Amino acid sequence: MKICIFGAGAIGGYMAAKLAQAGADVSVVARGPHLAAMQANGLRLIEGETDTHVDITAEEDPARLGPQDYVIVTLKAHSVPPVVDKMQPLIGPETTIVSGVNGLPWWYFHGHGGPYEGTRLETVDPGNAQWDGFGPDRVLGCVVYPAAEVSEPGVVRHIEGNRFSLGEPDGSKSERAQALSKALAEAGLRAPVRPRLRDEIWLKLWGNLSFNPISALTHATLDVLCTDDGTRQVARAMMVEAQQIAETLDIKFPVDVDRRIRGGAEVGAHRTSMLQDLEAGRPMEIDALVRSVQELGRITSIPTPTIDTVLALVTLRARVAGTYP
Ligand SMILES: NC(=O)C1=CN([C@@H]2O[C@H](COP(=O)(O)OP(=O)(O)OC[C@H]3O[C@@H](n4cnc5c(N)ncnc54)[C@H](OP(=O)(O)O)[C@@H]3O)[C@@H](O)[C@H]2O)C=CC1
Ligand SMILES: CC(C)(CO)C(=O)C(=O)O
Repeated sequence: MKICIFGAGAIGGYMAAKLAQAGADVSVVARGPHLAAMQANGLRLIEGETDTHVDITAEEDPARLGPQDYVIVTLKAHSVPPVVDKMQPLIGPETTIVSGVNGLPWWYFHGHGGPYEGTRLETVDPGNAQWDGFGPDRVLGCVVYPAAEVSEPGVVRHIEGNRFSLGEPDGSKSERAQALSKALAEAGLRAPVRPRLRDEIWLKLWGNLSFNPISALTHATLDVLCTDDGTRQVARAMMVEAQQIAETLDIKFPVDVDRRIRGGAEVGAHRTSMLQDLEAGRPMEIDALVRSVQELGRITSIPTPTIDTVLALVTLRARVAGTYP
């Protein structure tokens, strides 16, 4: 089974290192100093007290790797549409594309059923680049739970978690999903195949939608913004709007909104990924985490006044930082 991880930064690098250590046929596509370090010295993974090193095939040009059984995409959401053409040499007739990206996935309404079946989402797939360039039938969904970072070029530091939930858009327990689940399990990762992956997508998105932009606007850590009276109410209002949209789309939340906010607070003094991106001068995943939910509100005719307000503020914040068009 040939697996290529496209965008092997924090999450992709963690997966790649675990798969390579387990003897899987895995390669990575990367760029810049991180790529140069992996090519020169291999990939180093620091997990708690364990510090390992593995040689890995790392390329900038996918054409040097050829067609794969699985391409696992672990880019930031906004980085995917521009590389659809570049990824084509990795894609053969049987290639499965695994979308390990936060936020609402571009394939959301593929295999969804009902009146919204096949609806395209402009906020996460402008111009249908992924829908047309990959084809939704190739896609296997994935919700990424671990936290990791590239601590220096060629070095990935795992912070916590090892679960990558997988799920077919139509909820079936396909052979391709089970085969990848097995390969990831052999690498020491948990990869259950879920019949209702969209429920998990929403449970994660619920927090990212609200906590992440509020943290970018306030520079507060999760424990603070989830317990401060004012920001907790803003987050809660955004989450209630999102819940109305999600439930219209037949999503089932296993916890209520206040439990979810308490869960955020319990993570502790964490700087959300959006705050980390803002502080590092990188683009934030505003479209995939926030604007996509506003788009779903428009599609389902559900008003999103609080989401609209926070989205306007964080968009302007990004523009002022020079990281959003
Ligand atoms: N990190 C975490 O703890 C978690 C992340 N996630 C999600 O996982 C996804 C990936 O995040 P994360 O791993 O943190 O992101 P990273 O930025 O660490 O990794 C993405 C990598 O892709 C590289 N890249 C970007 N464009 C290209 C290109 N055209 N060709 C080759 N390489 C490219 C980036 O290089 P460069 O640095 O040069 O841009 C970077 O090394 C995101 O959606 C994120 O929200 C989910 C849960 C936790
Ligand atoms: C904030 C958190 C932990 C969950 O919403 C997260 O996933 C992020 O930092 O992006």
